[in-house]
Amino acid sequence: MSDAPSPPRPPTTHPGGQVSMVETDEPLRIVLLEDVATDAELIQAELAREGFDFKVRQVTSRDGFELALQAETPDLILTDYNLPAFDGPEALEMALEMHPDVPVVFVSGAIGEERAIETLKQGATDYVLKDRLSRLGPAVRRALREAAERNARKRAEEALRDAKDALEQKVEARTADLSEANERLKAEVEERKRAEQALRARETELSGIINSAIDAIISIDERLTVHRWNPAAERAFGVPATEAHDTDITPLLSPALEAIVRSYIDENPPGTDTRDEGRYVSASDEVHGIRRDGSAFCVEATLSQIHAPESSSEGRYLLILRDVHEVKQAEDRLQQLQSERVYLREEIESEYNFKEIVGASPPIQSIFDAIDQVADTETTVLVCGETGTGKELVARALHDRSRRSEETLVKVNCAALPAHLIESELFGHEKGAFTGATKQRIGRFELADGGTLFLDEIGELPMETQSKLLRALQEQEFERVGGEETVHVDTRIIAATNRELEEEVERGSFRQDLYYRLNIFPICLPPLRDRGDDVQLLADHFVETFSGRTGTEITGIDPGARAMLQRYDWPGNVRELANIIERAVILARGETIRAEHLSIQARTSGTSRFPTMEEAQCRHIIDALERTGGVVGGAQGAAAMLDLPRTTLLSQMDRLGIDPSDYR
Ligand SMILES: Nc1ncnc2c1ncn2[C@@H]1O[C@H](COP(=O)(O)OP(=O)(O)OP(=O)(O)O)[C@@H](O)[C@H]1O
Repeated sequence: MSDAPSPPRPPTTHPGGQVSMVETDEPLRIVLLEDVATDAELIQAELAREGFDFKVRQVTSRDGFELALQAETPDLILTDYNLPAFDGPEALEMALEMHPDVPVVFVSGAIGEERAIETLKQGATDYVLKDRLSRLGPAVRRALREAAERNARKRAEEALRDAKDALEQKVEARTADLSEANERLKAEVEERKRAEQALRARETELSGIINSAIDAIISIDERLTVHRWNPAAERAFGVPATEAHDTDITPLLSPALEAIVRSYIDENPPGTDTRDEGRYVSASDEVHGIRRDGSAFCVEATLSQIHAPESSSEGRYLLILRDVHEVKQAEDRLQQLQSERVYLREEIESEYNFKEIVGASPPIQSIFDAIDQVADTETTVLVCGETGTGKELVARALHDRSRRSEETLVKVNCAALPAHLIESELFGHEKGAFTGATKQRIGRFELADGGTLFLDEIGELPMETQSKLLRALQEQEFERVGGEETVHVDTRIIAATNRELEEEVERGSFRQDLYYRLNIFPICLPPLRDRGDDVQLLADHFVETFSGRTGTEITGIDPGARAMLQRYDWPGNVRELANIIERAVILARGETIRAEHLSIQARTSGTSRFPTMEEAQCRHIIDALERTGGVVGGAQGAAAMLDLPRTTLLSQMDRLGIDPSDYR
């Protein structure tokens, strides 16, 4: 190894090449393996001559070479080829193993071309013959340049590799980030899917509830446009949801209901979060839904605001309608039934309610025939006859024998009500129709719907009501007083009169057209005085009826009394007979009814015989006893009144069968 000061390093650029040979300004560190000192000097001299700035560490043996290479990494290795105990190829192998990037240049004597090629193949950078040292400078320069290039390439490659590694790491990190984000996204998507499924399930459940509701559930906006229309709404209005959606609901609401809905929306405009409790609208005569066919049905309604999400600026309102039409009908029917019940109770409580018409005389037999002919038809029947002849009884018989017998026979006595009330009585009235009409009331016509209406004393009907009655008879429809709704009924009419209607028509107090309409099938009852033995049949019938009712056991009517009954002209007809027998049953007290029990005035029909002296006596004594309250003797007694001795009167009373106690 030579410690001689090194000649200055050559410049980094050289006319022979543009490549920098070393990267620093430090002297070039050269390990020179040369055992011949002169050769070593020559080599260094040549390097110096070539202008290299270098520092040579010269070694001569294998160990020295190894130590030098271990001590530091040189910039260049120059080695001889033929060394004692250590030849060039071995040195090259060691150098390449320890410092593969350091160029190795052989500086040697001639070794033959083949070996020279072999060394180059083995990894040497160049080969310079000692006898041609002038090549050393260029060879070293080239070796250094190539090494520098190699190193630069290597560094570049390393840098590239590092960059690639960094990139790969980055990509890996990014991929990891992405896959993490992807996983998160997947989880979010899953979560959203679950939420959507839950939402769908809830929507399905909600729809199920809304769709299976029996009430019409409708959602509308503030312009009353429909947004939701459930099947119950479809059924109630007869409008399918597809047609109802996005259309105006107002044609389906009665004016009153529409007004209520509008006022609710005005009070709760969209966007105001009033959270009010909604409004309940009870069923009334004005609150209706209107079906597609124009018919109305009563509803009960609730109105509320739907509190939609904040984003929705449109107002939504929920309208729930319950069709109470059937309930209302049931209520009306109930009202009708209650009225019927009251009416029937009145009827039951009425004094006489005989089902049977008693009579066997030819005139009454023809009445029976007429009843049989017309009863089971829908024909209007006009029953005429004097008062008390049994017109109502005939009306009942007609009803009982008709197919309407299960329904009610409703009676109106046209003479019993003042003219201004009769119309309302017949046709009913609406609430507020007149002073005192505080609620709706159905009339007798409606009450008799399905049954029979018996218009007694039809001749008393005021003219203004007659025309309405005519329409009701012809069309079976009318309007309640103060109402617009047309009421349809199925009512059979039986009218009765004790007036000569024909004469009333002539006088102008009864409408002719109504008379003709009523007189389709007249049944005229004969007066009792023309019914012959029916008087006896009826008297027996009433004795049985009243004795049963008063609890007395009347054994019969004696011949005198029968003769008296037969002679009487019965202006009050059967009703009068019933009254007289009722009184006689009380007077006779469990015995036979005798003439004196009959409170018959002396008036008899023109065809009847004149009363005998005995009958006149009997009547006269009874009159006196009635006045004195059954007292016979004394100043106030009947004997004094008749100007007879008391004993005379008593014996006459005994003879005539008069008991004074009957008159106390
Ligand atoms: N043929 C009869 N058999 C049994 N009872 C009869 C008969 N005819 C009438 N009556 C009885 O006589 C009474 C009067 O009859 P009803 O009321 O039917 O007569 P009317 O002709 O309708 O009388 P008015 O014209 O005064 O209304 C009733 O109690 C009825 O039951």
